[in-house]
Amino acid sequence: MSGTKTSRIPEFYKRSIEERLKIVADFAGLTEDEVKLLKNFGNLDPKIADSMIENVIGAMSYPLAVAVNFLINGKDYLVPMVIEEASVVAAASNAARVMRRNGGIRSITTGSLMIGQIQVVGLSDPWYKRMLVLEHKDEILSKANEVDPALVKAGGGARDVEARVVEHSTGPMLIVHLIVDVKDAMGANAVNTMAEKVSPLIERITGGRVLLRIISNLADKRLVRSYVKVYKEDIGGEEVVDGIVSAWAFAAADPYRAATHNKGIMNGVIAVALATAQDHRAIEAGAHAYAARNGRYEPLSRWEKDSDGNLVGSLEMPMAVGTIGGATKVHPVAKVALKILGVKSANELAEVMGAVGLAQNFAALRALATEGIQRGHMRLHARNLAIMAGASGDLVDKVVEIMVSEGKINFAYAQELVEKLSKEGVADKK
Ligand SMILES: CC(C)(COP(=O)([O-])OP(=O)([O-])OC[C@H]1O[C@@H](n2cnc3c(N)ncnc32)[C@H](O)[C@@H]1OP(=O)([O-])[O-])[C@@H](O)C(=O)NCCC(=O)NCCSC(=O)C[C@@](C)(O)CC(=O)[O-]
Ligand SMILES: NC(=O)C1=CN([C@@H]2O[C@H](COP(=O)(O)OP(=O)(O)OC[C@H]3O[C@@H](n4cnc5c(N)ncnc54)[C@H](OP(=O)(O)O)[C@@H]3O)[C@@H](O)[C@H]2O)C=CC1
Repeated sequence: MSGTKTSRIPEFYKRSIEERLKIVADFAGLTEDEVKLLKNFGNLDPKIADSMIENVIGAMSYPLAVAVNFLINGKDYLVPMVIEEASVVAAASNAARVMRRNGGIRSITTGSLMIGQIQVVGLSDPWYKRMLVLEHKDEILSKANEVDPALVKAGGGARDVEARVVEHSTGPMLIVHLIVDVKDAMGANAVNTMAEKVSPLIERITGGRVLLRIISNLADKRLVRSYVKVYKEDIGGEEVVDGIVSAWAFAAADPYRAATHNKGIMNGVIAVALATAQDHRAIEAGAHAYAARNGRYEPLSRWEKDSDGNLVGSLEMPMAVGTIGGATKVHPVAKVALKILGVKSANELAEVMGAVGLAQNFAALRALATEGIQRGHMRLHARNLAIMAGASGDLVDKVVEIMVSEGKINFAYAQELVEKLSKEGVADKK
């Protein structure tokens, strides 16, 4: 295959990891060292990797950290976080530190209901057929619950049927929602299987044609609500409280700001999702769809000043996570991360993730409303730059110290310092 530049590779998936890697190495001109790097699967058994997704050629490690100081619903947590961005874990830990009073952050969930969508088309009378579907609710639920005895045994299962008529230029659609309690699973596979199972019955009831049968990631029946009081004296006084409330108001008024405000929340949420091998794309999709539920994109959290001048914050968002099923029980590090967290259910995991998102949001807004994000962020980013410039051991701290003290935090200066200090013999010792 060497020298060919076609990406058309029939039955690539049927080859071994070794063979696939050789094809890629030839295609991309990888060096021996680069190939060796990809051969290192780290703490993920190649066989497990090869069973998780298709066309596997290697594995990619990310830093796994723990955020400290979290007290949620009166329980202490060390929170595993996987992320590539400096300062996020420090920010979460710092925020959690000031949120420990009065039992810490409160977090509740609305349960574990997920929505399966069944799209019915070809109807001249969708509103009348909607009535027929609702009339046959019990039959539909019973059919749905035939497919997943383990979920039903675990106390879950199809719970309700909803139906809406959606008008579109291509013609009206009758959208049936199967509401399923998925308990400790994220629920996608379970819900999708049930939606497919009941579709022939829905066609018989309506005389229409079923097209899509799929979970909705706008999991607005599976919300986490996290809220906290932060005392003004713990964060620099009422002026800082006002600054944070004003920063929130900016996001509430402007979708351009709301997008970054919510990105700050997702810094925390997704870092925990990655550490516990959740479907983070589903979580992101649900979060941003929920942020737009009122017709314009809004912040997922709210910050206010209470009657004593303290800061009170609240977050409400979908949190479709699982402690059973998916990769949570397959990826060995995700299993350890769940053990570190010590959560007993998907609902408790959602409570933690909501709390971390709220704390992360607070940390960012407080920095933005006071010294600016760069002081804290760049000080930690300076370490990355020093290491990228080739520093190690004590040289890293020396380079960081000089860059921060001079306020010159950039890669070129890091390189200059590494070269200069190395010549001066600053120890490179570990
Ligand atoms: C970075 C800090 C925490 C420093 O803040 P500081 O006040 O200089 O920290 P400190 O030295 O006083 O330490 C206070 C606590 O912070 C933690 N902490 C302190 N240093 C470390 C460290 N090296 N490693 C781990 N944890 C650290 C640690 O918990 C420590 O407690 P202690 O251990 O002393 O009992 C603060 O400046 C901060 O929170 N900044 C905000 C940074 C941030 O939000 N980063 C997120 C990425 S920016 C982003 O993408 C989101 C954004 C901003 O765009 C969202 C938006 O726009 O809304
Ligand atoms: N977001 C999306 O649109 C889609 C996502 N996916 C992916 O599918 C992944 C996992 O799907 P998911 O359905 O959560 O997982 P799984 O299908 O892997 O596991 C859930 C199954 O575990 C069994 N189970 C046993 N005990 C319990 C319990 N206490 N609570 C819940 N279930 C229990 C159930 O029955 P049984 O053992 O009989 O199966 C249940 O169906 C998602 O993380 C996602 O990555 C897939 C399709 C679409």
